[in-house]
Amino acid sequence: MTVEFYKYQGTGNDFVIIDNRRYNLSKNDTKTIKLLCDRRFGIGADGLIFLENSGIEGEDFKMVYFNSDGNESTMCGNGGRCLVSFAHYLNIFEKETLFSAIDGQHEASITNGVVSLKMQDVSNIETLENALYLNTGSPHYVTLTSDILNKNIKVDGAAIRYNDRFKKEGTNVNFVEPITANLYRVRTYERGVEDETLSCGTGVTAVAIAMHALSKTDKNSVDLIVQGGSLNVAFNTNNGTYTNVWLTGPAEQVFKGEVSW
Ligand SMILES: N[C@H](CCC[C@H](N)C(=O)O)C(=O)O
Repeated sequence: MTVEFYKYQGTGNDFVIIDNRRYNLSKNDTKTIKLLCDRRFGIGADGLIFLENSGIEGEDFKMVYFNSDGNESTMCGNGGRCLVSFAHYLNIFEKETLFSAIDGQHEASITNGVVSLKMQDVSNIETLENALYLNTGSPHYVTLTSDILNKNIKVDGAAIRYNDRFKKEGTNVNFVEPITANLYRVRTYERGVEDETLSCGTGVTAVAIAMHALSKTDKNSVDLIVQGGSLNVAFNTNNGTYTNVWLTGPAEQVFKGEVSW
């Protein structure tokens, strides 16, 4: 089979994107999806995304997300932003769009290559020893650290991701170092990639909300520096519930090609 693919990146979190309305590829072909994401034997990416027809009135498309391990996973914030950019490239919409993903409906808009993606509301924030645990469409463990650029994220992140609490379902692990009240540096170990990624959209969303929940900031708009660039997270908050949560940053088409298997 020969399939046209597009390679996108959002602050260094990179994805193979396929317009699956044309191919109807199976979501269960884990082996093929893993191979396409392999950085030596395939195209190489942190994840792979199908653009599909939504079938729901008012929605322009549907997002199906796979981690590079080949398994379908929960919401990907940077992947969602890249998919919005791809849908705009295909002229599916002009400025604003509405699509569905595994965690529900998402509004989004694009201006000059910068995509703003509305994330799900967040209400259950669990306090753990030295961390907060919350779900922004994917599960995130958020812990404050210092000297973040000298940490071994793969080792330290895996130790948490595979501990007794998280080893079954997994979790993403975010290390955060405050710079100012509304500027934080973040490094993330991603479940399903099982390594550090250069950026994690649902991760920085979790960090921004966690910093507010810990009263590290009283701002409703927070900038986050990641290894692959920087992102903004803005939100409303009322009594521990976070709504109108928006993740904003660049999304870029790197190349397109054809792949056969
Ligand atoms: N690895 C995550 C999904 C992708 C999250 C990340 N790429 C993002 O931008 O949100 C998980 O399995 O929970």
